Amino acid sequence: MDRTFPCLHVITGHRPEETVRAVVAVAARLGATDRLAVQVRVDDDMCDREAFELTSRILGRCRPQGVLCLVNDRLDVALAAGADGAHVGAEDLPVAAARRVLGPAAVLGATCRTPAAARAARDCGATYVGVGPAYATATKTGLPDPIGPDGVAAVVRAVPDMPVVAIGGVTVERLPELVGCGVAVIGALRADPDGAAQRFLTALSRPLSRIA
Ligand SMILES: Cc1ncc(COP(=O)(O)OP(=O)(O)O)c(N)n1
Ligand SMILES: Cc1nc(C(=O)O)sc1CCOP(=O)(O)O
Ligand SMILES: [Mg+2]
Repeated sequence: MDRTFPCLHVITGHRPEETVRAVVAVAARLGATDRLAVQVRVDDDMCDREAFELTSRILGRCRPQGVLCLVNDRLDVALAAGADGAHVGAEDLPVAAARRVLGPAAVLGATCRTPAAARAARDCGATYVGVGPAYATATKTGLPDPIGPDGVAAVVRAVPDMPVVAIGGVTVERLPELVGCGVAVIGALRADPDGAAQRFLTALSRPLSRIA
């Protein structure tokens, strides 16, 4: 991948299209579209047709602005829609299999909760790792206890050559604790996507590789 890796990953939840429209517009206004990625994450009960159509519309917002667009879980939808890549976790295809499905050029994210898991994901072909839960979150149930900023930092140290994205309960106020990584957010954008995207992108005003 020859672009600077985005440091703000906006994951769709409530009102996906309105949120993406707002954050992409903010990023364009700030000249920060290379700092933003959008991950399309739909409920398990959304059928593939709907997921494909939603992803295609979101991609139509992202691509003209050069915003990276990834799809959570559903690799077939990512490929069919022409997204930039996908994100997989413990209940999805294994990283090596996902890499085979997506091909060598795609961006592939893998959820990892420990340094060892991050090293294994890197060795199996992940482009970046999503690490969490950094803090307690009400957005997803059934998660293990938060690993905190120290747990995130341990993963950052374990894979110095790959981007790390902290997820789970991340807020703008917590950014100073999260050193050397980007962040993925759902809830923090819910109430005011425009204002929150502005605050995140301003705070994360340096490329990921130079956040230290
Ligand atoms: C950037 C990022 N990190 C972690 C996740 C979580 O993925 P996963 O563990 O597969 O859980 P679901 O999101 O599928 O419920 C993510 N989506 N993005
Ligand atoms: C989808 C997801 N995965 C997590 C993990 O740790 O794997 S935490 C999480 C929810 C992130 O939402 P919010 O920003 O609202 O806390
Ligand atoms: Mg998943």
